[in-house]
Amino acid sequence: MTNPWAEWDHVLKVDPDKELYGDETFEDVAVTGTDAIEIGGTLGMTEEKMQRVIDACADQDVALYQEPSNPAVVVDSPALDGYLIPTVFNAADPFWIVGAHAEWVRIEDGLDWDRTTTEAYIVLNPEASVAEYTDADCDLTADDVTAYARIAEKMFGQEIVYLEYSGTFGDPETVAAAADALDSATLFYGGGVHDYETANEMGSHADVVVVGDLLHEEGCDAVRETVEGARDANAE
Ligand SMILES: CC(C)=CCC/C(C)=C/CC/C(C)=C/CC/C(C)=C/COP(=O)(O)OP(=O)(O)O
Ligand SMILES: O=P(O)(O)OC[C@@H](O)CO
Ligand SMILES: [Mg+2]
Repeated sequence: MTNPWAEWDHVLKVDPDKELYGDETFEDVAVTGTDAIEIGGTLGMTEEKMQRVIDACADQDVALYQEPSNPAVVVDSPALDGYLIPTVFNAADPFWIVGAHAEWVRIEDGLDWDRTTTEAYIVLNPEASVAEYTDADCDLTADDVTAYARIAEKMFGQEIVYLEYSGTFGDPETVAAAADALDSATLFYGGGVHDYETANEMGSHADVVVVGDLLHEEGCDAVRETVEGARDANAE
């Protein structure tokens, strides 16, 4: 069986700490055409805020994943298709590579391994909360990023490699180089995608384009354009 994300072009990341745009609802969010909704953010996460978004999306016909930023906000819910758990390969503190994970496994009985997958993050925007939170070393060349991507797949067996430029549009050449370095892992790209063109450009290198802030700042029509851009890139 192939992993569902192997078929995805676009993921919409909903931040439970942010409001939807205008009077939009999660019903509107679910019909943007995105392949999956990933619920997560770095700052201001609580189990209650996570639960609220999961409940609002539970009856929608779209794949639903939680992306917890720490073990305390994980929600055990049958509405979720699974858990995408970050591990930050360029974090300075090993807590964000394996420590939080060990803590989670220690406190949680009956973890649902079949629905749990890690995402090998390479955090590349030093200004993003996630970079500060994990003390990531973002001073990386394209060759460094490529090396991390390669070891994530070949040495650590990661199924998802995630180039995270959260809040800013990244370097397409770096994304292209990382894509070339991977054989079987699915490459996620996230950061600053805000229209058809930016989604199309990153989608032509990465397998999956992740869109976050745009949903909260410009709404579902803008997101729909990014879905088209990512889809057309993968159809080409
Ligand atoms: C082991 C468990 C269950 C959790 C630990 C998981 C880890 C290692 C998390 C560290 C990386 C992290 C915080 C990922 C969250 C997803 C993410 C990068 C969201 C985007 O964040 P930003 O855009 O920087 O933050 P804001 O939008 O909140 O400012
Ligand atoms: O919010 P943006 O910049 O779209 O980034 C998307 C995502 O990669 C954040 O984790
Ligand atoms: Mg953000």
